[in-house]
Amino acid sequence: MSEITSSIPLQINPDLQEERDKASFNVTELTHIIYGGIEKTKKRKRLEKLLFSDPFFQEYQNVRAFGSRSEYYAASVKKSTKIFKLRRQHKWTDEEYETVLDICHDDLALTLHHTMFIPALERLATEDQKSKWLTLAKQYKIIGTYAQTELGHGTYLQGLETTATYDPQTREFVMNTPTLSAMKWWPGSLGKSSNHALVLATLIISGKKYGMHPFLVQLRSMDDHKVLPGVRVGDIGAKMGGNSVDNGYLILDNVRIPRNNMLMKNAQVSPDGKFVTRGPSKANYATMMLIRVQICTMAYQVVSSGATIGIRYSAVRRQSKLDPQDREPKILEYQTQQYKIFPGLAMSYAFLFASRSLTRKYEEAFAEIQRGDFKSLPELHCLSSGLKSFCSEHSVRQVEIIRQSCGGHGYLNAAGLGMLVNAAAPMITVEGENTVMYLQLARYILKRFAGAMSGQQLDGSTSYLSMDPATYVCPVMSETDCRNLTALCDIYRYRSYMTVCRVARQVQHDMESDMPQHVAINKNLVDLVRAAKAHSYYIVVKDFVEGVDALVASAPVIKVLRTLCCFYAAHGIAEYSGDFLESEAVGLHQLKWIKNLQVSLLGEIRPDAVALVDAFDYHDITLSSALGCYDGNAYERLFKSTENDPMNKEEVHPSYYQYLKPFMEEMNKSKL
Ligand SMILES: CC/C=C\C/C=C\C/C=C\C/C=C\CCC(=O)SCCNC(=O)CCNC(=O)[C@H](O)C(C)(C)COP(=O)(O)OP(=O)(O)OC[C@H]1O[C@@H](n2cnc3c(N)ncnc32)[C@H](O)[C@@H]1OP(=O)(O)O
Ligand SMILES: Cc1cc2nc3c(=O)[nH]c(=O)nc-3n(C[C@H](O)[C@H](O)[C@H](O)COP(=O)(O)OP(=O)(O)OC[C@H]3O[C@@H](n4cnc5c(N)ncnc54)[C@H](O)[C@@H]3O)c2cc1C
Repeated sequence: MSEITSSIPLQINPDLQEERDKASFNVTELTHIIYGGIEKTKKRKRLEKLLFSDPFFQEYQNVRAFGSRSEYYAASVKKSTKIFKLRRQHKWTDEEYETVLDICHDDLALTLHHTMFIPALERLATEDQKSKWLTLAKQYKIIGTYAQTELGHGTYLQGLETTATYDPQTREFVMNTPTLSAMKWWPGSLGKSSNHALVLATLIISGKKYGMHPFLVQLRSMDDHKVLPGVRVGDIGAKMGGNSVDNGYLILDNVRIPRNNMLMKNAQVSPDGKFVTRGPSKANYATMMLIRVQICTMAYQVVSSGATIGIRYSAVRRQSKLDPQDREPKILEYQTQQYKIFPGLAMSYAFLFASRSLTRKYEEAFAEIQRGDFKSLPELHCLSSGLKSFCSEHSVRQVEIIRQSCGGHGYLNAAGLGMLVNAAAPMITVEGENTVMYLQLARYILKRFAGAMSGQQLDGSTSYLSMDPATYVCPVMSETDCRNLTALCDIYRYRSYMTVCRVARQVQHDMESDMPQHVAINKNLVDLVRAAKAHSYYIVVKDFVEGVDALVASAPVIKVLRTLCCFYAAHGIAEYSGDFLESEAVGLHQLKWIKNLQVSLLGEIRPDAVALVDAFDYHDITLSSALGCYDGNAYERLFKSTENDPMNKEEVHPSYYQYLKPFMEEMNKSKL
């Protein structure tokens, strides 16, 4: 009888334990830094324990892996409702609730209710409307979604075709989907879950259009969830990932809603049909900005989860030979393996600091906006647009590299990496497609650059555009200088300055050659995006450097984070060396030194790699990966995962009797 079993050993895989034993710093100290202090870490642990002591959360993993789409959706509705109930029962604060969503990695069917519907009511409704609708939403007495995107238009909001026509006789809005391309298409939780939707539609009064405004529309009966007259709603179909969510379509046919169902914080329609606005015209875009900021944090979670799986697995997987006399090494010993995974590790910490800084700026600006002061809005819009695009683009790309670095096993669902990549991929598209968002940033940068050229004193993230480029000398004079974080940051800043300057001059030149502005812009779009990316890279490196500099921590923690920060910056220069050389931010000598440093830093990070991902402190259920489990028993867990596979339920699959058996019989009888 074979001794091979799928039982999971009680002890930690010795290969992983060996890594933990040799860490140069205290992992718990770093975990507290990541979560914002001892109390917050403890609270998180308490919430984790509460959630995962319920066997449902373990069973959910199986449905996710092996269930049909409909079963997965149903389990996810159950998960959402369980969490909603727990929130009420334990009177969680908003912060505690957010922590729970982070622990669950947010694949909830009803996700849009809390990610967008409630924040939109908070931002777009008047106080009176909030006391009615927001209260109902927070008590889960209504479930809603944010229905903006249409089949024909997602990006170009001015092109939205859904109409809300005011009828002063009845004091109602008449909601209509006039064409196929006007139907709402994509909103999460719309297809089957929501009974209400915040529908973004073009307001029409007496035949005149007044732009996009939010309208609260009831879609389904509160008694039996049946679709109301005039409403057609359904699921848009299976997606590459995120299939627990019922992204939906919506057609409205002369659906009448009371006047008060237009959310009127930023603009009002009086009973007799007079239109009045308050605040800037883009005030109704406020919810999108919030989610853009949150996507940066999601990108951190995605890449740090991927790095955890990749590094733990690479520490327990042994393959081939390095020293012919020795046993097979851990694949983490190979420099090429480190080169695939450590950029994701460094990026995790870079995005942690960058998203923290962006969130702080957002909260400060939001408080000002609440007081009616909108001066930071343009800066915040552009910063959040750029960082949303940068963090999503880089994290998704890096996790796919990590998936590949896990060889064949990385391709299994049980590895958790494929699902992670597919679930994270829409971050690139949602809340403003990345190219379009980079271009919003580029437009702002060009204006600021023009301001600087005309002698304006700039502040905020673009203040460096008033620098005098003639004073720049590459601050790296020797190999040792390459470890100077401020010097590396200066290199990024100058690269960004030159990239912006070049495209600004080109656009100006094209316009002076009598090219219409839109033609000149389109002729330079690729370089405009390049400038926005260079600026975003600079901001992320700067936030990382400043974040580490400001840390109050033990010397070993500071040392390891400085090493990671240096690697992050050096890796970016090496990877985009063409841009850095072209802008003359570095010369060939400096580039060679920085590339050498990048490679030697791999070896410096190597002994702490496992400890650096342990510090993220992800629960095994959150990671949902046989390869990335804390105990490192990857093979046992892979084998165990096959037990739940419905394909293994019967010894002989029904298809044998249906197809294979008759086919084999026929083949065996055949004379050929
Ligand atoms: C662990 C978890 C893992 C994975 C998770 C993965 C994925 C998450 C999944 C789901 C996420 C959940 C939900 C997604 C929900 C959605 O997607 S909702 C739909 C979002 N839609 C969009 O974002 C649309 C994007 N388009 C726009 O925002 C606008 O159309 C535009 C900004 C591109 C252009 O707007 P226009 O009105 O046409 O304006 P313009 O003429 O270009 O610019 C005019 C000026 O307005 C300024 N401006 C634009 N936007 C804003 C803003 N938000 N705030 C402030 N100012 C703004 C712009 O800068 C211009 O200023 P000027 O001074 O230059 O005139
Ligand atoms: C998983 C998922 C969930 C979603 N959830 C919601 C939701 O809850 N609610 C909701 O309302 N919407 C939702 N959306 C829709 C999402 O917001 C849109 O898909 C997104 O805003 C992009 O718009 P689009 O699909 O029209 O892309 P398009 O604009 O058609 O983009 C296609 C291509 O055209 C390019 N392009 C477009 N305009 C320009 C331009 N001006 N300059 C240069 N290039 C341009 C883009 O760069 C891109 O390469 C969701 C989408 C997904 C995938």
